Amino acid sequence: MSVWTAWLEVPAADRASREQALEHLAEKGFVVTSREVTRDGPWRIEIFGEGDRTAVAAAIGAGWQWEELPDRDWVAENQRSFQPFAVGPFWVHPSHDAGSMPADLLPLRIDAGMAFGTGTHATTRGCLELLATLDRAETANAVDVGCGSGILAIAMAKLWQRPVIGGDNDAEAVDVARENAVLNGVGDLCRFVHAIGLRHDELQALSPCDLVVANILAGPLMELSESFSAAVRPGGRALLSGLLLEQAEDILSVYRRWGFTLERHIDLETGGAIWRTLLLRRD
Ligand SMILES: C[S@@+](CC[C@H](N)C(=O)[O-])C[C@H]1O[C@@H](n2cnc3c(N)ncnc32)[C@H](O)[C@@H]1O
Repeated sequence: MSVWTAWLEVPAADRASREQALEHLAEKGFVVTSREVTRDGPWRIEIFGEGDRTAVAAAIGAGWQWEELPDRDWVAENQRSFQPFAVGPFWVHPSHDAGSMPADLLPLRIDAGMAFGTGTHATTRGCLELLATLDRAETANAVDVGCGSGILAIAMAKLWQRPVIGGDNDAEAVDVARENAVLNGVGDLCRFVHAIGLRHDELQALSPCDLVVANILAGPLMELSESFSAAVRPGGRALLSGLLLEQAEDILSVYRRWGFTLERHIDLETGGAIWRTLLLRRD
């Protein structure tokens, strides 16, 4: 299923109606990935959806006023607003600006282009922080499902100096991830394939693996629970993100049924929404 983002512009509204609009979008299955609030002007939000983009108007409904914005060079704008920052043991920065990296951090040089994953989003940061709690000895083979810019696979390759395979259902993201791996000097450790979930020979060949990482939406995470359970060895782990705080309990109960136990979680905020990242252990 295709995944897309669209920017919506909502006329100036008070905080309560904005919160109501966000709840409405969440109920309709849209994930808000970014927001821009101005004091008096309109409110701009970016939503992340799956499937037929043209159905967005019908799906959102007429309950509140909004308008889909014409495409602008969002990539260039995002890239401009992407400043170097530290997360866990990593220093994440765009290739045009390395910033002042502390000597003890590992650089992740990311040009996300049209792919998701500059690292600034709470879901990606949550994964980077929890990855850093794992040992090299317990992560001999790892898979990154929904690699986007490749940031998580690249982080794993750099952290543990081991081969990692990433997959994405968006062919453009796969190209971006490959370029980023080369930019980071781990082109030989990272492989990226065009795949839905784990449906690819190279991903299947790793099974049973030590770690499956997936920062995707709650819907795909539910659908993939059975295949993740089959792919992860007993004692291995699944690192799941892309969940709003209120979606986490449902995901957890599904994964419990497939033999996973919660080991750790982390809650981080992006644009006013709290995102929960789950580190699960396979029984
Ligand atoms: C939220 S982005 C995460 C990107 C990156 N891993 C990060 O953490 O920043 C989700 C990515 O998953 C991909 N995706 C969504 N559903 C998928 C599926 N069922 N199989 C493979 N990729 C999927 C999307 O194309 C997108 O690139």
